[in-house]
Amino acid sequence: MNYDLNQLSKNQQKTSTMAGLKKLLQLIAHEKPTLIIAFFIIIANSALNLLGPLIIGHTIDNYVQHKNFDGVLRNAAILLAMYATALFTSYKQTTLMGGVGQRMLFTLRNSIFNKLQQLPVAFFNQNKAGDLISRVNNDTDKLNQFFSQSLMQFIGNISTMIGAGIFLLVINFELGAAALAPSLLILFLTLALSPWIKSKNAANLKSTGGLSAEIQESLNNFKVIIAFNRRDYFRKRFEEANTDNYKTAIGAGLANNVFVPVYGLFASMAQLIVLCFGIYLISKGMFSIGLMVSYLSYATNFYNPLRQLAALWTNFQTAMAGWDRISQILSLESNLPVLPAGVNEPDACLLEFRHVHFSYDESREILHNICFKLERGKTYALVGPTGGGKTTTASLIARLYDPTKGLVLLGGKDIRTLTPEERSQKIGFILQEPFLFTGTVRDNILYGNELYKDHTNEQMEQVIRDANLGSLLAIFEEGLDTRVLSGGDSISLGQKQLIAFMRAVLRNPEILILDEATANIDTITERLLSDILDKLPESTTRVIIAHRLNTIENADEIFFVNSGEVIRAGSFDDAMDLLLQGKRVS
Ligand SMILES: Nc1ncnc2c1ncn2[C@@H]1O[C@H](COP(=O)(O)OP(=O)(O)OP(=O)(O)O)[C@@H](O)[C@H]1O
Repeated sequence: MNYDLNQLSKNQQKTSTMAGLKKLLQLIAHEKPTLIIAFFIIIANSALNLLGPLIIGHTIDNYVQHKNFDGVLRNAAILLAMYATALFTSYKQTTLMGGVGQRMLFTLRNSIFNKLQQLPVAFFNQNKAGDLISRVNNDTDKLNQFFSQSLMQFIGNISTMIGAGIFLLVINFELGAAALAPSLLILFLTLALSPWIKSKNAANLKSTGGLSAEIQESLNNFKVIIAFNRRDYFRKRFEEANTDNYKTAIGAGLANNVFVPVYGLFASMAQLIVLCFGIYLISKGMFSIGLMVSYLSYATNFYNPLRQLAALWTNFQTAMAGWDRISQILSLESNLPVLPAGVNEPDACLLEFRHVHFSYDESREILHNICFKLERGKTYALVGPTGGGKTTTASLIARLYDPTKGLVLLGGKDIRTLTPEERSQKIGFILQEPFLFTGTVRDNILYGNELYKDHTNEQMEQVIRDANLGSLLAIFEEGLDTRVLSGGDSISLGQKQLIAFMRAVLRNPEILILDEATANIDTITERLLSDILDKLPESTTRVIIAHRLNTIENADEIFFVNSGEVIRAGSFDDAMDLLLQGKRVS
């Protein structure tokens, strides 16, 4: 399945936008009461602002021209009360919508992160971490900015414009129609240019994701960069990504601001029309000065928000471009669904590969028609040349991927019918490159293990001793409290492997897979691990992948994995022969 977010098909993009929009509505469903209150407050605020010019016009025509100062003072007091109320409604709408925006940002980031946790390994193989970080951080913030600031102004401006438009038409229809005519041109222009603005912003967000991916890659690999003195190479790559980001930012900025002068021009045109036409009507005695003052004010009330809408519209387009990128993640489904429980085969072995085929992508099949069985309590070794397919086979045992054809059965059940919790409880996988989290050795050993989470350190040490792991813990000077910094950078690779080993063994799995788990460990510690493996419960099946052949001397059965095939190698010496032949062949 294609998980590359930057290469989604048109169909995938279309369904992701629709599914994303549905998801967005679901996400803000619980905000409905707040949004309704905010909506009415915004309308009230616009109404208060719109009544002002009418009262001023009325004051000029009825009180100022007749020198009725009581009336002037009364209307001034009404205006003061209205403006004070408008100040309050304006404050209220800002706090309400600001809250909605922040809560939405919070929920949205949580939803994306939860989705990322559900997606299969194939998704992470196909996407760069930096681009994903940019989607979680930057793109969600674009949406937050729109919701917390622009949406409120958007509704406020639209309602002010509608109100001002109605006043303009009601006071004098012909003059109103002439004043509003330029806005129709603006509407057509806006609709015509919107897709272009959105695409410019989408390109900019994409290149920001690319820039973030570039930074992330060079920060992750800084030791290699320094060791190989490739600073220039990465500087050049960064410069290219930065230049691309700069160019797309200029493009987006240009697109976002193209409306501002155009809107300004049309607004000034409308003022001019009102002024000329209005003076003509006054000279004919068909219009009063007070109404003219109100009228000019309404024309301003109509075109000023329109001018602001130019900026808000581009914010909206940026938010939509960000939302497209977010919804691409939210609409993805894992290609590793849990199937309904099927038939449980009687007298089944612990694990069986039944005619398994597998490929990472369509270009090349990595495993062809693999059949083998693993018995409970035995030790198996997978050997074979580099790139032969050992890790791939182990990954299918742990269901990091599903076979493209064939079945993997665990205890007689299709492995796809097991929930992730059941599966991870039954299968312990120590990866070639164990990943540790920042925290302590204790945090890392207990990662994903609910059983001992409330144990004190003393109780934990006892559990570790009972599992024969005490000698491994003793290697860490501060025991369970030893600090692990920056994802494990503060400790050696061998020590990381020991922590990963303890983490897996303490879960008491039915199958324990060790993928080159002793590659970075000294011979004495390796012997310790070998003793621990021997003392695991009798029912535990061990699958050991190793290049150092002394580690698999005691295996009950050896499989030779090469060129997409997994074959029984027979004795240790036969495996050696195959390995030497295999190496020659590859
Ligand atoms: N994520 C991936 N995407 C595409 N191809 C992959 C991926 N991972 C591995 N491969 C390819 O699959 C083949 C088998 O790789 P695998 O890692 O299973 O070999 P291995 O026997 O474990 O090698 P090693 O001894 O070096 O660990 C290799 O040709 C490799 O290039």
